[in-house]
This record gives sequence, structure tokens and C-alpha cells, in this order.
Amino acid sequence: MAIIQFPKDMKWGVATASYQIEGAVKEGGRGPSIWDTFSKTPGKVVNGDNGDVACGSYYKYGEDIEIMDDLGVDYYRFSVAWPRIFPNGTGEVNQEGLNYYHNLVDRLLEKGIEPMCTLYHWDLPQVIQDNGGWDNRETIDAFVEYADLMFKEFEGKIKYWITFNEPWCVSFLSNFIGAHAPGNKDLQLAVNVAHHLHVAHGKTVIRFRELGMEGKIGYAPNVEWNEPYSDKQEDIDACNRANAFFIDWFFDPVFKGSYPQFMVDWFATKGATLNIQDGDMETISQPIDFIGINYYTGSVGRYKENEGLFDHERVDTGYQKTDIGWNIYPEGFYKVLTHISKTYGDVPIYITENGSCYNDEPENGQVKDERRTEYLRQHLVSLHRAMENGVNIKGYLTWSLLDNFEWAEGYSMRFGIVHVNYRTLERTKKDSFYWYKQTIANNFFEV
Ligand SMILES: N=NNCCOCCOc1ccc(-c2cn(C[C@@H]3NC[C@@H](O)[C@H]3O)nn2)cc1
Repeated sequence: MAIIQFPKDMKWGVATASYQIEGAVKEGGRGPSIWDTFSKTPGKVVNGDNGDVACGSYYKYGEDIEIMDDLGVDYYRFSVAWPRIFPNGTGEVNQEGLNYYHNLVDRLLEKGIEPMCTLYHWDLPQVIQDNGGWDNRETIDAFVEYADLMFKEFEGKIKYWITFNEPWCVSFLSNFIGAHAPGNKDLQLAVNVAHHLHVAHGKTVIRFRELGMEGKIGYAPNVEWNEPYSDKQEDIDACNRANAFFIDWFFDPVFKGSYPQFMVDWFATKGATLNIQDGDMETISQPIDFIGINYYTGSVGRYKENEGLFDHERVDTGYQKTDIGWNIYPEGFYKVLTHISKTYGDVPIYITENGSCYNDEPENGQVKDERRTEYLRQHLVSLHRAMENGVNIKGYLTWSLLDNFEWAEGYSMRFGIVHVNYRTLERTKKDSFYWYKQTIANNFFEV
């Protein structure tokens, strides 16, 4: 047996998001979001599921925090529903919404759990979307107004802020692929959205600095890793494009102050151009304090003419898959982390999401999810290896504390280390919960 020992200052946590766990979508003064609209649109979400009830965490957050206390986490990453704070996106503030998050944060602090707050985890106020959403540059200032209020309201309580969760999902998945809200399929629109998210991120960081806020701010891109199937240049180039879709397009503007030219040129061949205004790139590339990395999967890939957006196809080389059909690829976790560290420098990294989908159900009060524990084990080995190779990783937060509303998959796909009975809202700690609890307590695990 070998011991995988983490450094003494390693931080451990769990992550969730407002629309996925809160429910109470018409309570507490909350306004509608694009996910309320999208989930109620026939055919968009498996089984017609929606976030009306979800895990009931709007009312059960105290129980969730007791579970986290038992788990022994250092950090809890949650997101604030913008439409709970500004039901109409801007203007009148909803005090009930602020009160809810104060109660949540105060309870966390009582338990010695550090709140890590994501300002935008996809639940855009519908009123903002009705005004063009992220395609409209006015949304940038609406977001900064929301962030400014949150900074002032929670100063001294929240010390870790994330501007945007997975801008790739918000831009390309939601406005080109069309699988998430608002469900557009327009590459130029997606490129516009990505740029406006970047500008909003930069302006928010500037505001955070202007306010002299105590604490740290970053963002949380999701990344995949595509490994060339061969050493043929066409395969290498195809995987560079596929990787750049997730990494370079969202890291270069922040860390280099420019978009990757080879991708700008590629998008131009597809009819999508960047609309950069004076000062945008300086705004976007404000120094940040940390970066959140969300990693789930990757693949071996190769060139295939006219395949997808990048003449690139994934190759199924026999990877095991989770119940949502994603490859289990822990080597890709190591590769993407070392790539990011080599390319973008020593920026402190928190793994803000990593986890797996397995749909095991309780039997006699126990959930035997050994496959999830094995996924965690394999990916923590890769994480440890990356740290041993100099990657500046400060913490690991698994996705997710609870089974929850998995977007277009609805409740059919379970990512939690705690099972949720969606009829009774009963929580059941899975076997993986106890493995993770022991790993946190020991700060090591055996392989
Ligand atoms: N990649 N190309 N796809 C081509 C066509 O795919 C169609 C569907 O694509 C995707 C791609 C990625 C995801 C995804 C989901 N999560 C998990 C959430 N992370 C934030 C948190 O809220 C978790 O729930 N992370 N990523 C979903 C669907």
C-alpha cells in the first residue's frame, strides 16, 4: 500500500450551485431566471425536470451545513442566485434574498467553514435575457452592479469570490451547441457572449480592488483534455484546437491580455469574429488572486476533416465511462493541470469542481457507490502528482455535496456524495462521503 499525503495547508471542500439545489424559485422575493424558462420549455430537460423544488436547500441549508460539518470540510463553494438579489436584474434590491444568504454564510462561519461564493452560476435574471442577455454589453454593467452590492453586503464574511462559473458553458454550450439555457445555436453570438463575460469578469475584479475588499477573487473555467491519438501533426493540431476551445480561449485573455490568434483565425473561417472595444483586453487581464479549475473528463482525439467545429474527433480507446457517459480520464487531469501551470504561470489553483456521475440508490439506508470513490481516488492521485510536479494547487472541492438538478439531464444524473430522495428530500450519506471524510481528516489516503 502507498500513502498519498497532501501538504499540511491543503484545503478540502464541496461545491453546489443555487439553481441546482435551492428550489423555492417563487419564494423569498426571487425573480425568474433563464433556467426557470428553459427548464419549463418542452424537450429541453430530461423528464421535463426543473429546479422548482430541487434539493429544497432554500429551507434545508441548515441540515446541509450539519452534513458538511460532519464531513469536516474547510470550504463550501455555493452560488448566489442573482434573481434572488435583483429580481428584475437591476434596480430594486430584494432584502429577503440577501437575508437568505446572510443566514447561510453566518451558519457556515459558526461551523468554521469558509464560504467560497460564485456570483454567476448560470441563473441569469430573465428580465436581463429579455434585454439581450450576455449578447448585450449593458449586461456587463448590470452584473458589476450586482457584484458591487454583494461585495459591500458580505464584506468581512465572504473572503473567496468567483465571478463566473464555466464561461465555456455560458457561452458555447448555451449559445452555440444550444444544450443549456437560453439554448441558442449561433457561433457569432457565443463568441460575443464569451467576450462580454470576460469584460464583466475584468470590470468586477477592478471594482473589487477599488472597494479595497479583504479577500481573494478569481473565476472558474471548466477544462477538458484532448490527447493526440498519434504524433501526426494533423492530430496534434486538431487536439490543440479542441483544447483551446476550453483552455486558451478562456485563459489567454485573462493571463495574456489577448485571444489565441490561431483560434481567432479559425473562428473567422467559421464566420465568427471578435468585437473588441478599446480597453477591453486591459480590463479583462486584471490580475486575479486564484483560478478555479473544473475538470471532469477528456479524451484521445485526432484530425477528421469537417468533423465538428474543429475538424477533430474523439477516439474511444476503451475508457471506462461514468453513468452520464463521460470518459474516466485521470491522466487528463494531470496533463491539463501541468499544461495550465506551464503556460500561465504560478497562479494559485483551487479545484472548484471534480466529481463523477453514478446513479446508485440506497439499499437498507446505505449507498454503495464504490465507483465514485474509485473516481475520487484516481483523480486525487493525479492531483497529487501534479502538485509534486510544481503545480500550485491550494485546495480541492468535489462536485457535489448533494445529488442535484444536473441541468439538461435533470435529476436523472447524480453527482453527489450525499444521495437525495427528490420526493422526500431525505439526505443519505453515500459510502464515498465516508471515504472523503476520512481523507479530509487524515489529509492522506492509501492506494
Ligand atoms: N464538449 N462538447 N460537447 C458537445 C455536445 O455536448 C452536449 C453537452 O455538453 C456538455 C458539456 C459539458 C457539460 C458539463 C456539465 N458539468 C457539470 C456541471 N459543472 C457545473 C456544475 O453546475 C455541474 O452541474 N460540467 N460540464 C454538460 C454538457
